[in-house]
Amino acid sequence: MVRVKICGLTKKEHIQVAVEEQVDYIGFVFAKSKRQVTVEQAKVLAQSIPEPIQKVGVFVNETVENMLHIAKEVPLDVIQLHGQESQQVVEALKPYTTIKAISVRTKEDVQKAAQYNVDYYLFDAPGIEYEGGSGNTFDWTLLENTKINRQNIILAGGLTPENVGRAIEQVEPYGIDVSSGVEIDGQKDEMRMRAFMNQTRNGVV
Ligand SMILES: O=C(O)c1ccccc1NCC(=O)[C@H](O)[C@H](O)COP(=O)(O)O
Repeated sequence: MVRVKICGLTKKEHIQVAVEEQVDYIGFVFAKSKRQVTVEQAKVLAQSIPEPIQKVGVFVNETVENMLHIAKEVPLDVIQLHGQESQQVVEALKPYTTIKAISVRTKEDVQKAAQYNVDYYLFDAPGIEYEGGSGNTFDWTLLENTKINRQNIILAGGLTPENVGRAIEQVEPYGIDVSSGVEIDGQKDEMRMRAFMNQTRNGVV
């Protein structure tokens, strides 16, 4: 079964929906974003996330020291690098599970993923105002014939309850990631979160 990450959660009531829907990963954005949370906010929200749901911290070009500090404080299980971080940074974050986001415009962008040795590669549409969470899709056919193992691919970028079934069928990723697609007017929406999960798990909107 495809794993699901819902990203950019900022409110307890939406964490509750994600928990009820048995998502696999909940993402907190610590980078500059309209979904940014403070360490203190994330710490409180994290208390209502039971195992085995994994807590993911999303960072953009943050120092290793800060990331490790925040990961310990919240606490986080996974660190997602959403900027122009190097493989050296990835190495310094072990033993945390790591996700490297790759912005995809061209086939060459997809090939760039091979320079990283990470747990998961999150292929995303390029950011607009911020580095991620644009709500735009990219051309999924660019992932065809990639050497990256499907079991290490997380698909992101403009996924919605309406298109996620097609995305899973076409890309066959390990996981999918959503933020804007389960929002209305910039806020997470319970019905869209539940519809996304239904579509993902049962093919029902
Ligand atoms: O979501 C943000 O606002 C964000 C800001 C800066 C860096 C990363 C960010 N999000 C990371 C994610 O994993 C998003 O879920 C991913 O980019 C997909 O977003 P969307 O297209 O809105 O579903």
